[in-house]
Amino acid sequence: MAEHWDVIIIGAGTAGLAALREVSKETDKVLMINAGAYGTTCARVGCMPSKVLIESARALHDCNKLAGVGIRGGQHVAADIPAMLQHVRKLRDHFVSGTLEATATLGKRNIQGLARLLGPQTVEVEGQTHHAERIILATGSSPVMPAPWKALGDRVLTTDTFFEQKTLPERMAVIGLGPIGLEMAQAMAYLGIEVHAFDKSTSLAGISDPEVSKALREALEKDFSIHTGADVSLHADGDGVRVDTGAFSILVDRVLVAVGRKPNIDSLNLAALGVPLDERGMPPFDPATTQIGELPVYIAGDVNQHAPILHEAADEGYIAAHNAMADKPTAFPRRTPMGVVFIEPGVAFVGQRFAELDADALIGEASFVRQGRAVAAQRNQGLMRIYARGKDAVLIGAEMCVPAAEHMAHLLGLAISEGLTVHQVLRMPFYHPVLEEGLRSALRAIVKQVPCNDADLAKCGEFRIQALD
Ligand SMILES: Cc1cc2nc3c(=O)[nH]c(=O)nc-3n(C[C@H](O)[C@H](O)[C@H](O)COP(=O)(O)OP(=O)(O)OC[C@H]3O[C@@H](n4cnc5c(N)ncnc54)[C@H](O)[C@@H]3O)c2cc1C
Ligand SMILES: NC(=O)c1ccc[n+]([C@@H]2O[C@H](COP(=O)([O-])OP(=O)(O)OC[C@H]3O[C@@H](n4cnc5c(N)ncnc54)[C@H](O)[C@@H]3O)[C@@H](O)[C@H]2O)c1
Repeated sequence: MAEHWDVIIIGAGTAGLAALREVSKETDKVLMINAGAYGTTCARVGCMPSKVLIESARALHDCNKLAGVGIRGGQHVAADIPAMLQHVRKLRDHFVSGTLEATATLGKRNIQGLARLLGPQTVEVEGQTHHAERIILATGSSPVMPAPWKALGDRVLTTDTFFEQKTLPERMAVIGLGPIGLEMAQAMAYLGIEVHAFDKSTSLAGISDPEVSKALREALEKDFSIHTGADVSLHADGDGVRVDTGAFSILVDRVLVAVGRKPNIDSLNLAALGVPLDERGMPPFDPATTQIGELPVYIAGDVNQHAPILHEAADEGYIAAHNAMADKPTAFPRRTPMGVVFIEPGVAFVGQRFAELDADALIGEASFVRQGRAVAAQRNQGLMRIYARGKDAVLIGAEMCVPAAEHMAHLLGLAISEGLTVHQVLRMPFYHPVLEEGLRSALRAIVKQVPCNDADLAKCGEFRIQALD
């Protein structure tokens, strides 16, 4: 006999928990099904443990700057890597425990097991069939491991296994230089590990603006070696792994594979939905509603691959739950796209990407190599490029690799979301000396390309003197 529910949520990650919070406001007849460990990808193996490691590694790296400002003793500070990894796991456990509270009181309405669809309103788990008015799929994603590399066993790590390591070896390779690969490569290099980083494409961190990409590569090559633009192969060699790409070959102790993540759909049996699946096995869905076709089924978070980052997963859980409880689905306008990569200089993009710009778009850029506050903080590297619409100078996007990129991106994200022109943004106060004066320089470079009223402070120019801009 099938059990009957109003809503079944498959996956207790960020999207699933956001959906649970919303659905629970309307009904108790909600069933959560989660395979494997609870605690969410973000808290267990993703955003949070990676950021703890990055913060610790950065604290150590900053000691290298001490001698330059007249503080002695920095050279005696060293990483105790086993202790640092323990610290990561301690904070990780703390973050995970917070997420567990969300499902703690569900009792029998929470089943641990692999869900398999039998139809658009029927799910099988642990041999039991469940029927629901609506189903929310929120099964997340998993690291990709190319088949030939699996034979290397524990010599190849992913972020699912990295944070469980008791220590780290002297030489590491990182394959894949998207956000995950770059964050981990720089953190390990800051800990004193010899890092060699590889990507088969030439792009870094998904940046599409070639000028920003060039500036980032220049900055990162101070920390670790970078090899891009050719296929990478791995072979066991003694106790380690030989990495080959083009004419370059290096022996390392271990490899972190960060070549992307794939949606967790293999065990879901999406064919049972009865809609055509694409070549990746994905059903069609509307990002504004999260609904799959006309079915009573919604797909939210990393599993739909629309915008695989945390705040978008949370939004999609909310949208899916709202629509699962409604008679008619609502189309939600989505937020301005934003991405941040937590390295130094920080990488960020917001709004339209360089690769998406029309030919008449205006571009303003600012280098942070001579930016006053960045020089004072010994963080003077990187480039910001801001994009505005050709016809009216409305801000439309930016790509950057600069200090405090995460904050710059939020400021620009607000301006873009509100449809502000470059002139309007330049009318706000910029205090001195702040890193945001670099952002102002990039905006001023756009204003110079369009007519501006003399009585407009947006027209106020630069000194071109390091101490004053
Ligand atoms: C190393 C790393 C760093 C990251 N850093 C950031 C960052 O700094 N900022 C940011 O915004 N994003 C970051 N992300 C991305 C972010 O973590 C994800 O976008 C987010 O966690 C996705 O949440 P989700 O709910 O879609 O999936 P998840 O949290 O993965 O939840 C999916 C759940 O579904 C379960 N499941 C899978 N299949 C089934 C099934 N058949 N039946 C039942 N249950 C199933 C899984 O076990 C899991 O519990 C990072 C990711 C990684 C890996
Ligand atoms: N700070 C953040 O916001 C943050 C941090 C980490 C992850 N994330 C999220 O996680 C997702 C996954 O990140 P990711 O970095 O794993 O994936 P990604 O898809 O962004 O990057 C993977 C990289 O691996 C390369 N690659 C693929 N196959 C390869 C191969 N066989 N050999 C060499 N290189 C190869 C690709 O060219 C690409 O540059 C991102 O899309 C992002 O949304 C976000």
